[in-house]
Amino acid sequence: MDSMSALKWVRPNLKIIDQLLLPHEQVWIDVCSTESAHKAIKTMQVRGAPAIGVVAALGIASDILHTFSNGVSVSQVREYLFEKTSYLSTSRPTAVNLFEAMDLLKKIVAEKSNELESNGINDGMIIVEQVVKTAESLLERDLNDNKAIGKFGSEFLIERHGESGFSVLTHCNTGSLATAGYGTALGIIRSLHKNAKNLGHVYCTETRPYNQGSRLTAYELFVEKIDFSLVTDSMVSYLISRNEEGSAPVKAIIVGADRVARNGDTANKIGTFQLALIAKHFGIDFIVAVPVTSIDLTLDNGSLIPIEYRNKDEVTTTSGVLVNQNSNKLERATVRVAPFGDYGVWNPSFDVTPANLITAIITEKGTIKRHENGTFDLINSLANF
Ligand SMILES: CSC[C@@H](O)[C@@H](O)C(=O)COP(=O)(O)O
Repeated sequence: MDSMSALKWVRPNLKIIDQLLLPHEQVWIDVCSTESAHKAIKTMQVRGAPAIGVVAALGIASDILHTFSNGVSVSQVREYLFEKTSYLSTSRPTAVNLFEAMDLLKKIVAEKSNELESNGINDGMIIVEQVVKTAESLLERDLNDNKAIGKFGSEFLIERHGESGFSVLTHCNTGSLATAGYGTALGIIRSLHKNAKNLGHVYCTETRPYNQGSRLTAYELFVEKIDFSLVTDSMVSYLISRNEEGSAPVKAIIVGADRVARNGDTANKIGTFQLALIAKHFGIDFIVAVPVTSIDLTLDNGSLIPIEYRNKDEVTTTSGVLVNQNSNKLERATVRVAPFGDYGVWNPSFDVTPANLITAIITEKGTIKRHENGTFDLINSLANF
């Protein structure tokens, strides 16, 4: 099991680690209602596409276990769950895992309530149990999926670059904290660390404006004792331009995704697109690591992926801790970096990398390589596994 985790589920209670306080404080908070799950996702106390989906499902599970008891009717539970799942779907727009999880719960509710009503059974607790079990299965599935992604991804890279002497770079946070455990892109890096004879070095970007790289990925790599260096987002092209001089050149940039369209276009943390352009310029691999739940086959291409725009304060300020000179204790602080005043600030949380810049998409079912003509056909590739 991982040494780090985004959530703890012990029926009927869900706890998440407040990622706004990491890496300096480890505070667990209760998420036992739909409203608290909505707040935790919206404010990014929990974030990362797979973790959002799992927390939403388990938040609902906890809510109904606390709300309902014997004697509740099928229609009461059905109406309640339809309302809560719809509400939770408004918490963040880009990660498709949230909608996939909510749609799955809705489907279970509709199917089970039809079945009960047609058999003349009016026991809403049967639906409650079914929904809770489904939410629990999402937790287990994501953990297993990530381990499989780690295996396929590390095999793919070792096959291409040998067992030693190459380095990799990652963006944002895609590890245990962004998933049910192990991680997607960071899962591949964990697996490389374990299986490659001598993984050169790992570079992680700080990932402005929200710093998931410096706050969370650096923390995970540090705790896992994987050799790494933190770089700012603007250092990557210079870093890779020096590949010739280093003993372990960067051969791959590995990222996760919030939503992959049917043609392979990939929405991920802002800054991902420019990393893909850098990879193309230097002729190195650009790898997207995703569970199949992050692939949205209903969308033809990336222009249809809804992109979240966040508060301008994330750009004009920076948050962290200060050391109190008198007590030597850490104090949380948000400091203003940009000038005070009324001016434009643009803060898209994600961008879309065109499929033709992606070398391969690694899923838990296997590796999907880009075709010679620069395209992906995800429907057929997934069907053929
Ligand atoms: C395995 S997580 C994949 C993505 O969700 C991750 O790269 C990312 O963009 C997270 O964005 P965030 O805004 O922190 O939720």
